[in-house]
Amino acid sequence: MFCGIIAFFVENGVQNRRLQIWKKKLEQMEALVEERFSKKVTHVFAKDLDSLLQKFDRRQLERLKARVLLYQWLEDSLKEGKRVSEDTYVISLEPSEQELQNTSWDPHTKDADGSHSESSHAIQSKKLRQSSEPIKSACSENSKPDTDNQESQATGSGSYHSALSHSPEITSPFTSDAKHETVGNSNSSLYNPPDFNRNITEIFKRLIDIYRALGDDRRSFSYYKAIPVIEKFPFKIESAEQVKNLPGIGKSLQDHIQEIITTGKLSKLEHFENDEKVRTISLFGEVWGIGPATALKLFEKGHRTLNDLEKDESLTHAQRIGLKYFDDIKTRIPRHEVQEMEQLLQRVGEEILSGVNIVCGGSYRRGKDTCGDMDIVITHPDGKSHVGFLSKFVKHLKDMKFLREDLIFSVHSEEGTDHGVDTYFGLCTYSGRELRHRIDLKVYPRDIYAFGLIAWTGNDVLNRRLRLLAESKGFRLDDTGLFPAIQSSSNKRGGKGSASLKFHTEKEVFDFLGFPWLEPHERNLFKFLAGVPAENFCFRDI
Ligand SMILES: Nc1ccn([C@H]2C[C@H](O)[C@@H](COP(=O)(O)OP(=O)(O)OP(=O)(O)O)O2)c(=O)n1
Ligand SMILES: [Mn+2]
Repeated sequence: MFCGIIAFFVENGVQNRRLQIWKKKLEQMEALVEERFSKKVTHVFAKDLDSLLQKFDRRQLERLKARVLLYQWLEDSLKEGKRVSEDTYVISLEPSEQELQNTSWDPHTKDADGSHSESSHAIQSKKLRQSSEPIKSACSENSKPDTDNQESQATGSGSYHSALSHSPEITSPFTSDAKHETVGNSNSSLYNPPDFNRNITEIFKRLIDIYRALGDDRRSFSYYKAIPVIEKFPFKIESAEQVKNLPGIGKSLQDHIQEIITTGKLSKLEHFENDEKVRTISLFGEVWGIGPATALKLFEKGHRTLNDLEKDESLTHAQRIGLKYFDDIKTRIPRHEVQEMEQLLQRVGEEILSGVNIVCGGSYRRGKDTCGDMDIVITHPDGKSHVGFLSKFVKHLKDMKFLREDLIFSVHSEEGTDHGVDTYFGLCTYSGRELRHRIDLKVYPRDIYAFGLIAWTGNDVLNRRLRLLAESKGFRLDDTGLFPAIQSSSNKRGGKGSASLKFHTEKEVFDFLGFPWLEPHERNLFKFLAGVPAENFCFRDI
């Protein structure tokens, strides 16, 4: 029953006799009980948080790879005659995480009702712009609600939350994305699960992408949340029986796992990958501006290739541009080129408006060595001269043939609508070359600039964590500010009567939220811990 468990007992506060009984039982049932704590240990048992903290300090606990459970789990498992789910027995470092239990995935996602304003949409839609349909935004056909799979539905059960939020690997918000890290990050503990079951997780990852492309966020999400659970499983799974009590692994996932173990593959995935409809919709969804609903419509019209799409009259201007420069846009930009383009923008900006502040955010600011696009965040320190800047800037950049094609252009600074944020999305070229790159220009009034900079620097996982943390404290956070969350849905975006709290720097926002400060290059947080664990992340020790 306890096969695979290497246990360590925190003895404080427990009678010796009980300890001996548990030890004997565990050993009888194929577990190992270690006298000394070591890296091999998969499960630490303790009476409660206090006794745990007498043995380990908080830092050690954060780094612990093992699961930390109450002895009660052993008692109950023995009583039931089977390994009961661990989730409700995990010892939390931070009791106040309870606050997060009832939090939804993402307020921005759920009300895809057009009530978002553009700037929020823009940011929500960035990665998902190709896969987020239907397009309901009032502001632009390309500004779409975020249907990122992990944000698409309400939080699952509290027990799931509880299990993952306590998993030692995810207790630190500094958990970084090892696969994408290019800049040394001394502050972060790398997510490094045992990963004995890659045969399963690789297949699940492909299903996530497929379901996302099909717009089936619910299914996509169910694979998404299963991945960290499986990655952390302490040994190679040989039977679905072994995972049936794990959080997030329901009956159908168990069946999949069994099939993968037995046959080495999953017929469902093979079917999808050979299925013309799935392949076509995924392909169309990669075009900038086309999401699952449009992709499906185009498929149903009989289109099968990108060439077919070119002939379709129903494509919007932006979708057409996305199609025309399909390969260009997918080509990542070397960091040094982004740097040169950022400098060019700063030079031109300064000519137009002295003192203007122009920063390339996104993956560039996070230190990546290639970037999918350029996310430019702009403000002016005097708090007023930013008004009207973007139109002049864009014109100038077009005249010099840096900006080539427009996708979205909306100006609010003059009217003061939508928090006075101006937006331009388009395509640009590196000097002397025709290859098109995506570029976003966002101009924020100085008093909300810190929020814009945080949001557009990302990564998306950090943004979600911050939003959730803000929510747990009774606020709503987006790229335009931090608002007391008291409004009805009609007043969601800080409409009349609601003003953002004022912060001058990113650090002040982090501090206010109680999130540990992260330098931009430390903000490459890990994706697959982002789903359930991050959403229900236990903001402890911070
Ligand atoms: N669903 C999303 C998509 C984006 N963003 C934010 C965080 C991102 O870091 C930033 C820029 O989005 P990009 O899609 O440009 O992502 P990156 O710049 O991080 O990566 P890339 O190199 O692919 O551009 O916008 C977000 O919060 N949620
Ligand atoms: Mn980017």
